[in-house]
Amino acid sequence: MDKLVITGNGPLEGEIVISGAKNSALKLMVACLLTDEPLVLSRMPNLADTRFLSELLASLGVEVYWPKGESTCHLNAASLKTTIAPYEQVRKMRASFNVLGPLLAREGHATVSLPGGCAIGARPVDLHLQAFEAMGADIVIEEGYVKAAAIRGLKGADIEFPFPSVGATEHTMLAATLAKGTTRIKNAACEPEIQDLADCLNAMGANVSGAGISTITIEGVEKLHGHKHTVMADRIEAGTYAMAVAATGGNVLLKDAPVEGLTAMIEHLEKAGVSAKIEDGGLRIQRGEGRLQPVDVDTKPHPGFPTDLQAQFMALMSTADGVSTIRENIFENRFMHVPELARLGAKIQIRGNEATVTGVEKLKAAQVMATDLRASVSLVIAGLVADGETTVSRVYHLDRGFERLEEKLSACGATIHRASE
Ligand SMILES: CC(=O)N[C@H]1[C@@H](OP(=O)(O)OP(=O)(O)OC[C@H]2O[C@@H](n3ccc(=O)[nH]c3=O)[C@H](O)[C@@H]2O)O[C@H](CO)[C@@H](O)[C@@H]1O
Ligand SMILES: C=C(OP(=O)(O)O)C(=O)O
Repeated sequence: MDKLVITGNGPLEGEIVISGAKNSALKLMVACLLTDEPLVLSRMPNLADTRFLSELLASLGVEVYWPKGESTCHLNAASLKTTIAPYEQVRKMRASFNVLGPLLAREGHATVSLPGGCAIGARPVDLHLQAFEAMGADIVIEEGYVKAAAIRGLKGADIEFPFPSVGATEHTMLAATLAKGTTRIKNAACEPEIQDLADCLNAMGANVSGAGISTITIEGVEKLHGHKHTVMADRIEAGTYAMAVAATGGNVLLKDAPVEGLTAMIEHLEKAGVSAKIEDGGLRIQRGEGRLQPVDVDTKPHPGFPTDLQAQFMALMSTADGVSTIRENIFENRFMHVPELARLGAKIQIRGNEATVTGVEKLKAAQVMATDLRASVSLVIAGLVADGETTVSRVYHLDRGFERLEEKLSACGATIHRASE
């Protein structure tokens, strides 16, 4: 197992190129199952999650050509070997569950392990399954597997979600492209990754409108075809580096940052006293002398403040000049980073879904442990401003979603390296 060793040593300066978005890439990859022609994805992030999904797709019969380290991935699902995704593969990564809808739409049946909960919450998939049932699928859950069948094909339906779920919106959209008739998703999630998926599906011959607003309409088509698509840049990676610079001080251009998807984060950073300027080709983050101002945060579905940046913002507020309140409204257990930040000297109290952060002047290095993907990077941010040498263990959580993190931060002057535990 790897760990990261970080020495807090002052401002970051330079440029960081933002990679393709994990949360878009994973859904784009499963879209290959909807066609027997090649889907070529460029700006693919080399991550544990995307590599893992490519292995699952290969086990279903997809020809995958994605040489190590390269950012273009060729997927060809001309013929499929099986429509079963076993527990071992879905257990390791929740997004694997997204093969269900495309397999069901194309082959009329699929058996996919339930993904189960994870560190941040129980994360049921009831809304996904209700949508497929509304589209005419018979669904049985047996021995931890979802067995879905739509022998005469899926049919369009009106689906209204009780709250906007990103995964259920994308999954329904994927399956509905090949359904007979019109599907309307009301109270759909509006995250930018949904728009990226819709753009790719439309270029493959689908008929999706309204992605990015709360009602999405999908007119089913007979067949989709191949396409070459560039994965959108990762707004969560960009937001994370923005907070790293805000924490350490300095001046960094986040090249290719998808600024339209970062409005809420930019507003919060500016309130904290950090300059975030949209420039040609990216977002420039600059913080001068003086302490950060405390800012309250409420995580919300897009366009609100993203839950995937909550832990990083908490690390930032740990050294603000005053008290801030952070409310997590999306996942019921997304404060696993709090005891670890406390080991670095942060003063945080939790009551239900609310964390009260009393900023301290200085954090102090310690040995800490990553508990989930975004929690792990919040510890890196805290380590960059702590006095002394911090080690973050269980870095495999971080490797799910951050491409070459040490390299990108080191290039801007951070002292960070990877070592074996
Ligand atoms: C791979 C990916 O894209 N992951 C993102 C996706 O996760 P994911 O798609 O899992 O998140 P959802 O938007 O679906 O989840 C939101 C809330 O709805 C609940 N829920 C969801 C589905 C369902 O059938 N029933 C149900 O109760 C979840 O437990 C959670 O409390 O969106 C989240 C919210 O922006 C992000 O934090 C994740 O990084
Ligand atoms: C929670 C996340 O991912 P996943 O939904 O894949 O667990 C995340 O990207 O922060």
